[in-house]
Amino acid sequence: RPSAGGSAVPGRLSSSTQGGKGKRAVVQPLAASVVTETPAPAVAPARPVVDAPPRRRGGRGTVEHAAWKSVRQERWEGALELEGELPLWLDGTYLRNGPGLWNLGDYGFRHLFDGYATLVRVSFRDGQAVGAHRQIESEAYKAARAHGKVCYREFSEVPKAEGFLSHVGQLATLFSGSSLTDNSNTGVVRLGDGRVLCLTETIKGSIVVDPDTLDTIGKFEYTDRLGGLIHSAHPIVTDTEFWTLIPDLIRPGYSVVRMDAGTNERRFVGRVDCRGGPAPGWVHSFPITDHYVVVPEMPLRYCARNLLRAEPTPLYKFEWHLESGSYMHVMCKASGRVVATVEVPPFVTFHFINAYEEKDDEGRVTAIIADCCEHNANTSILDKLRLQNLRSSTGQDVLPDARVGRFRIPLDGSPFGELEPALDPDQHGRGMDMCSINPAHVGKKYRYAYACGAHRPCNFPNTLTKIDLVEKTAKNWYEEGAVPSEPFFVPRPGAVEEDDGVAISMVSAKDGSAYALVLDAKTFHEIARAKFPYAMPYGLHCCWVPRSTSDA
Ligand SMILES: CC(=O)/C=C/C=C(C)/C=C/C1=C(C)CCCC1(C)C
Ligand SMILES: CC(/C=C/C=O)=C\C=C\C=O
Ligand SMILES: [Fe+2]
Repeated sequence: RPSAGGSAVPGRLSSSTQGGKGKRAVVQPLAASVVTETPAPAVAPARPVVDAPPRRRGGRGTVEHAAWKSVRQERWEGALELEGELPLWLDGTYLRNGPGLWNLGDYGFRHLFDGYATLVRVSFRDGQAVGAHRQIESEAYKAARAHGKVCYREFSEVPKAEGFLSHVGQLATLFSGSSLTDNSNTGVVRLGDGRVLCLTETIKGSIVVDPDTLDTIGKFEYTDRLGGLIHSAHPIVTDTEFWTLIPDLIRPGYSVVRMDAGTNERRFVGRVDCRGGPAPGWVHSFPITDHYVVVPEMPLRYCARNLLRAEPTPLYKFEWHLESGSYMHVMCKASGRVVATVEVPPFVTFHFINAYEEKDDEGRVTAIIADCCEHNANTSILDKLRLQNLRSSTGQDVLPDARVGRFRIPLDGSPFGELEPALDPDQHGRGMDMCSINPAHVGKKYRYAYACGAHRPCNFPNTLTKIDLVEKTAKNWYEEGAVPSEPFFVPRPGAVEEDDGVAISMVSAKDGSAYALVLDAKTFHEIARAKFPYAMPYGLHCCWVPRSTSDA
């Protein structure tokens, strides 16, 4: 457990990414911190790839931001220096997952989504904060550490063939799934039974971790026979259940499955057949309502051929099939029947925000409203998230426009649905991604969403924004040069109002420092920041483990 006030052991950098001009690089933690020793890596120490403070590169005045540099050590734990005052009710653990290690020796990965998973923890109690981070010990990460090279297929990185995989061999390993990564670098969820699960898009990359020690406990074994190799990175998790989608690349469609809390057994609920295209649309996430599961079918579709390629294609494992159409399907949770399929305007989204049922005066459901962070049907965001682009374009206004896309899916048999911006995108600088809402409103009518927006010029979402979907306005938090991660909403225990709580975001600052920022969700003003004594790279998704459940 975190031990504030412990001895000041210098934080040794122990991963392969460290080193530096013959000297061992050292992070100076705060006096009241403890560094957990990590066994030395098997890979040889290499050229430094991480430097602090930020370095000028290429003589063009660009600065490599700490957000895009690999995490400096495999694990750390210690008390965090506070600025401001934390609410005393904030009692529990904030966890954030993300791809924080993009180097093996001096080999640098290509894409933001390739990095090995780095789990960050900030535990709040009695107005104090203790921080930690640790690499998730997936098979992919351990093999990379042991062999000094990529051994499994990541988002864009693939193992170099070096003669050991023939094309036939690759096909065999692909369809058995054995060459796919289990690098669970995307999400972290607390299941209804209290287990904490890290996730990515490969099913084998479901890994159980200990929220206190950040230990990798082991693979989450699904005990059913549903199979599948990939699923949505964002299951919908409540106290009682877990919903996810399993795309079928052979017979284009999706299985909708549900798992009861306390079990490892997914049950098949129903199937959605794709309406267009040679393969299902990418389903990084999807929304549900009280009675329905919404299955998006976007023109950015998986591509089995690209899955096999050794070199990345412009859209990685995906292909853009505008001609195939875009659809939204609605499945009844109780019967598994598809009750609506509508064609909608083309769209590109990673993240659905929420969905709810629209009712008439008699209480009959007439339509489903589904909101997402929509990239104006433009796939260029995937290329913008290449590390080289992120590192070289700081300060340039190259972030493609995005908006809150609101779908209206009529349930009266009409063949078409609508897609419109839910508010003027200028309210949030035309940047929009990495969203959260009050968990009590999942699947229900809601008013507020928290997300990252843009203060232009920028090459990446650089604000935290609170969207009011009723007033159609946004409140924005911005600090020059900061790269904030998803503002994660944590409700105040006993709260009645939807925005009574805080939004927590880990911020990688311009000066190479990092801090957990706590905003009052109502006013969106800063309440406090808890500072890490070292740089922390950008990360993706979060969860909250309340104290009562995290304490043994
Ligand atoms: C971090 C993030 O948002 C998305 C990560 C997506 C990943 C890691 C996807 C990985 C995949 C493979 C390793 C092979 C199969 C295809 C695909 C799901 C793209
Ligand atoms: C970080 C991101 C998009 C940013 C653009 O606005 C998407 C991340 C997706 C995975 O979880
Ligand atoms: Fe995501």
